[in-house]
Amino acid sequence: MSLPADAAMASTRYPNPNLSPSFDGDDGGVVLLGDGEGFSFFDEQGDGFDLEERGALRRIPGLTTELEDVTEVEYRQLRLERVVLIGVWTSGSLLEAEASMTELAALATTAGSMVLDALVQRRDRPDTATFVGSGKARELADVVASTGADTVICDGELTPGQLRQLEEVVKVKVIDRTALILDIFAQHATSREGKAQVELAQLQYMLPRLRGWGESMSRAAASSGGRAPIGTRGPGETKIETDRRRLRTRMAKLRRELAAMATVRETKRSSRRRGAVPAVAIAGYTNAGKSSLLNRLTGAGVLVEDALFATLDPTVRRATLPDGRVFTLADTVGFVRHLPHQIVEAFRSTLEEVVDADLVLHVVDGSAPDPMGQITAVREVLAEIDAAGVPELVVVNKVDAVDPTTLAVLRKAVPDAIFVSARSGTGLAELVDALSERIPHPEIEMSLLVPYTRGDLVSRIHRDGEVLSVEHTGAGTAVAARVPVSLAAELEPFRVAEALRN
Ligand SMILES: Nc1nc2c(ncn2[C@@H]2O[C@H](COP(=O)(O)OP(=O)(O)OP(=O)(O)O)[C@@H](O)[C@H]2O)c(=O)[nH]1
Ligand SMILES: [Mg+2]
Repeated sequence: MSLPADAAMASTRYPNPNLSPSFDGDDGGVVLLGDGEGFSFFDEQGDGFDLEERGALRRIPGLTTELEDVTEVEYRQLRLERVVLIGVWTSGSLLEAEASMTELAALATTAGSMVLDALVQRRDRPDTATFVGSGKARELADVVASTGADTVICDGELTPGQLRQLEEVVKVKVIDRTALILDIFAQHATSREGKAQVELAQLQYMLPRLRGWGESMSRAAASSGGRAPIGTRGPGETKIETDRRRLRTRMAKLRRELAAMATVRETKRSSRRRGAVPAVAIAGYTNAGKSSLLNRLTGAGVLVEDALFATLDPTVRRATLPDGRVFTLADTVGFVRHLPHQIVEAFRSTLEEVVDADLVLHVVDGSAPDPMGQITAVREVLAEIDAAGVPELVVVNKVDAVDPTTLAVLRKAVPDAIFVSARSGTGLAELVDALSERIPHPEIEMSLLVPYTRGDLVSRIHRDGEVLSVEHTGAGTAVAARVPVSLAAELEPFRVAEALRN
């Protein structure tokens, strides 16, 4: 129990500078595999539970990792954790409770685990000691023993004490949802900034868990008249202090590094902004189809050229509207319900792409079990990063996989949304129209006569502005265009009277 990693006892992959986690800078988010297939563990939600029902620990069928073939079984048994999921259903509808457990299963699978069983207990609130009630904890221990699981994953954020006490009962490692999500982020991080952000988030998660241990010792000290009891004096306590200090030192270093990276990012962004190219940020729940949509839009020919903008972050692509206007389209990290606060905090600088955008393309998976819940969850994160004020265009994706009834409900619930399928291409034309309407126009309209020696300027007008008419005359190229302010200054010498245009 002396190393920080041991004390945290939460995640299998700890932030270790030598074993750096990775984050996929390209789309980065968490891939959810759950298809929301219905499973039923309660007939109805609400007050009608008899005592037995309340106390029952229900198995959720269908929530186990599907294996393709025997080789995969062998492979997984060698490398992966075998997990049992446990949830406490305190409030909300059955649909929400189901969605939450299905999502936890998908998260666990994404993290590389094999889900052996999933159980939910209906309770007013989680047990302060063992998350589920003590009797249920023992039942859980039986399930763990009979399935041969090596890890229990709880659907929620547990206190350090709850983790420890539940671990004592079930005799295997217990982790919570936050640790699981941090673990997935750690596996996906590849860029230097992504890795640093995840590591900082993991350390933030670990720190109070170290303190939790220290606190119980302080309480023990208080009850023994202010003097530390036997076994907690001397080197033991010093060790915790050392661990904490090491964590804090590492965190401070990461913060400094991240601040420096944020400055570079900010410089890039402001140079982009100086060019007055409108910025659109794609945001949305994980697995909603954000990256698919980006690919569709930037690879669609009609709308764009698939040119990677070398000076931009790789996640930002340049796209062109049918009228020739250029904008940037940025993919962002996926959101998830109860996205750990540490992650939001650590990814703040990356998420600033959204804060600075002219428009947020909020992608929703229409085929998910609870699309409206996803919209709410995403908007909560947007508010947390101060992006609530950025104009939003809701795009309901995967309409190819949504049944007509649900689709009708969604259309009513989000009347301003555009309904698309990044897979089949349905609705993309409407989306392009909506983008054309919502993306700000370059500010200044000019009539110009540009000498043939300044073909570079004509190219830039095409690139950054919106060309209204072009004519090749004896004296040069006559162009009428709407251009950004920055370019207007340079074009000023070639400005001519309106009449020349016609
Ligand atoms: N049926 C259907 N599936 C889709 C559609 N668009 C995307 N998908 C699938 O949804 C899954 C997730 O797509 P991504 O584009 O990776 O989603 P994302 O939002 O970028 O996900 P993260 O970056 O992990 O948060 C993939 O398996 C896609 O093939 C669609 O229009 N219809
Ligand atoms: Mg993605």
